[in-house]
Amino acid sequence: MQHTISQRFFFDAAHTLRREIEAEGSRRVHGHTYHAEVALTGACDPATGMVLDLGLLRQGLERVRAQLDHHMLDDVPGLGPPTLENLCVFIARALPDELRWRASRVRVWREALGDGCTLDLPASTQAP
Ligand SMILES: Nc1nc2c(c(=O)[nH]1)N=C([C@H](O)[C@H](O)COP(=O)(O)OP(=O)(O)OP(=O)(O)O)CN2
Ligand SMILES: [Zn+2]
Repeated sequence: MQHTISQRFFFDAAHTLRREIEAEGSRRVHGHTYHAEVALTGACDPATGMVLDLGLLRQGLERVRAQLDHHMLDDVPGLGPPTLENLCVFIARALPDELRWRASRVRVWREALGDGCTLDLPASTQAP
């Protein structure tokens, strides 16, 4: 039996984005509030009744958040063009080892714009 637990966090960050359409506004430095959710899938430990203590997930996500919150995403090493897709991959790769191998899904979205992206990770996760 497999359970999936998840934790959300948000971060505020600036970026620019080179685009073929609506290019003018995207090219100027501007900011968004991003929301992210990381899901871990695994068997429940009968002794604890947990897949993993959510406190450990929260601690791990705080370390990931610190690399993005109030940063200029264009300058974040290893991110690439600051799209929702690349943010999903970055977050998956930035997870501490003890979380990354259990990660099953990463979602990043912008409430204000109603856009979002989901990255589904293979069961025996090695970072994408
Ligand atoms: N596949 C993707 N397409 C687009 C992404 C993305 O992450 N993946 N991102 C954008 C823009 O960043 C997003 O639409 C927001 O637009 P942006 O110019 O960055 O910010 P605005 O506040 O100006 O939003 P508007 O939609 O222009 O109002 C586009 N495509
Ligand atoms: Zn933008």
